[in-house]
Amino acid sequence: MSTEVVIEKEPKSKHKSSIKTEDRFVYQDDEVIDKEFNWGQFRRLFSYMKPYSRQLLPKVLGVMIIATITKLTVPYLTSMAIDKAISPALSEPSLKLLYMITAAALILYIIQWAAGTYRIKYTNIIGQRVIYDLRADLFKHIQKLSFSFFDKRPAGSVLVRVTNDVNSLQDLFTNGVVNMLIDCIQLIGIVIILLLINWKLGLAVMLTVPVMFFISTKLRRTIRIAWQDVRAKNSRINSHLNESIQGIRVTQAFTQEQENMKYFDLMNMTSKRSWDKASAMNQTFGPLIEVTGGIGTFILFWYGAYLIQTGEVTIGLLVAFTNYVGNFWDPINRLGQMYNQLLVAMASSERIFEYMDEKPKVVDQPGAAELPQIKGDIQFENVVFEYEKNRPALKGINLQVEAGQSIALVGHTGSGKSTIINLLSRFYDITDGRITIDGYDIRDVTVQSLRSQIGIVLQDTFIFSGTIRDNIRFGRLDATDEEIEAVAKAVHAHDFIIHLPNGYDTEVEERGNALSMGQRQLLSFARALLADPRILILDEATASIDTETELKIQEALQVLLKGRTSFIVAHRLSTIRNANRIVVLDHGEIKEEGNHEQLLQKQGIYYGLIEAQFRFL
Ligand SMILES: Nc1ncnc2c1ncn2[C@@H]1O[C@H](COP(=O)(O)OP(=O)(O)OP(=O)(O)O)[C@@H](O)[C@H]1O
Repeated sequence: MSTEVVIEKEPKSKHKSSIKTEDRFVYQDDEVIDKEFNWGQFRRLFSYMKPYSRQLLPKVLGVMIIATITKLTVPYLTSMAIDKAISPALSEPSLKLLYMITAAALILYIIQWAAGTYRIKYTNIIGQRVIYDLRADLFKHIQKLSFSFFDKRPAGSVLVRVTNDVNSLQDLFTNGVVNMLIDCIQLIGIVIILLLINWKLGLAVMLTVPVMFFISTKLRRTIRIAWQDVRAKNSRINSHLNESIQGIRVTQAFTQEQENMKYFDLMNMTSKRSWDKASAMNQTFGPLIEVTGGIGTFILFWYGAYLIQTGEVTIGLLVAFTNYVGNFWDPINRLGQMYNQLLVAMASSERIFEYMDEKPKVVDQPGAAELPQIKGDIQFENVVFEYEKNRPALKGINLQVEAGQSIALVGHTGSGKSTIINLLSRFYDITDGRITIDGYDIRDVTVQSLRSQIGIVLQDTFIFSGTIRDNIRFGRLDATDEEIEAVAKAVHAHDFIIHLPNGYDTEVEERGNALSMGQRQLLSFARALLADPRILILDEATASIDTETELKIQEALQVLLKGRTSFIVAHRLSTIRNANRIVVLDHGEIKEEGNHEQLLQKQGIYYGLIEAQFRFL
């Protein structure tokens, strides 16, 4: 369907190209989505945990609370050991108490280890399931989106969202969320304990915390934007990679590898720089916490020593205090990192939800009926269509086709042939006018019931990875092996299939590169015949094939078209002549209609087209 641009090699210019490498490729999709951190989106992202919150979250929370309590008890035991068992101030040190405390600490460590193991197990389960659900939802949604969505986005950047963006959330769900909860619980626990031990010392140590939060919120926005930029640059690389690999043959034929490499290098370097910048900003968090921690520790020793002198705290309590404070900076530091992780996740989820919120342009109307089994009468009534506003691709098409007729659409490139067949299958909805099938306006019936009765064979026959049999079965999934062989025989594909190494079970590579153009065509005919649609749309391949295959294809085509209403974007004279009616399009309008002889006699556009074909022979 897509227009294959005929590129003619021009003699190499003596002058250097005036196009700069960086201006050669333009990838549109990579707009940085810059929205404020938003709780709605945050809640939406975390709603993915909901299905597991009843079953798994209580378990995770349980083990987390056990781990935190055991962790926070150990410093208290240490202070007991110092003050009650071994302090020089005691009249009689108690070794028995020391052993008991040591044994208790050991048991607490074992419990902490077991709780840690279970926590990792449960968090991994939650993380994996959430990512699975998110990816499935996104893919399901993308599959429903209309052609117009894919027209505007390079395949590579769509891939990035389903793979990289979803993956980048994985860490958040497996470790991030739970660590954040653990850290919060631990922080609250420590604050309570510090205030209980000695509220003055506790408050003095915590003086530095608001300062740190103030600075970290200032950094927040810049960091988020920097990570979004990284993602946008990566998406651009992916788009270019995708295009480069798909177009590798053209690149090599025109020896443009060096030039492509230069462009790739440029993008790679830009992406690296952008990553360096974001990561440098990230790194400012850690040292910031350390400096704040250092100041806090200084206050602790300075003020603690004073309080020991005044007798308000014991040495044991100060040791415990030091331990707690040591455990205090760690979670704050991790929360800082977690915050960054959350910002990165926000950028990814914004991009994911942007796709999820994209509404398919072609949808069933409320109360749309099922299109009943059709005969295949088709009518275009004054059909106008614009891909882009005010640039009509079709300007008032009127066409009546009776069931069983075959229509050949011919015309210059860009005249609107593919557009007509795109509209019939409702890949786009028309801008004005009406298309009916057996009297039903195609916008009033469900898309599923419409498309299931229309078979489509595209010029670029898409062969999926899998066996030959699977590829034919794509036409109707419940077809038996016998039915598959029968259709393959009917379209003359059987002969070449049985000569493949494993016959129908031969694995074909993705896109069927190992098959010839003609073989791919025959396979796609078999696929369409298996589906047995009342209406058939065929975008005939433009590439010339050898006369024998051409004959086979023509015979196969007769089998395929028999008894069906068909629209053929026709390029071969033989196909055109076999059609019941020829419709000649020009700049989005029907200019001539009739059979081959009638149109030749007219000596108009059709005559010109045919004459041009012969001139090339
Ligand atoms: N996805 C699209 N977005 C915007 N404009 C489009 C799109 N597809 C086609 N057009 C424009 O619509 C017009 C008709 O295109 P169409 O593909 O129907 O031509 P065609 O007759 O099938 O050409 P060809 O024989 O080269 O395939 C052209 O001007 C084309 O540039």
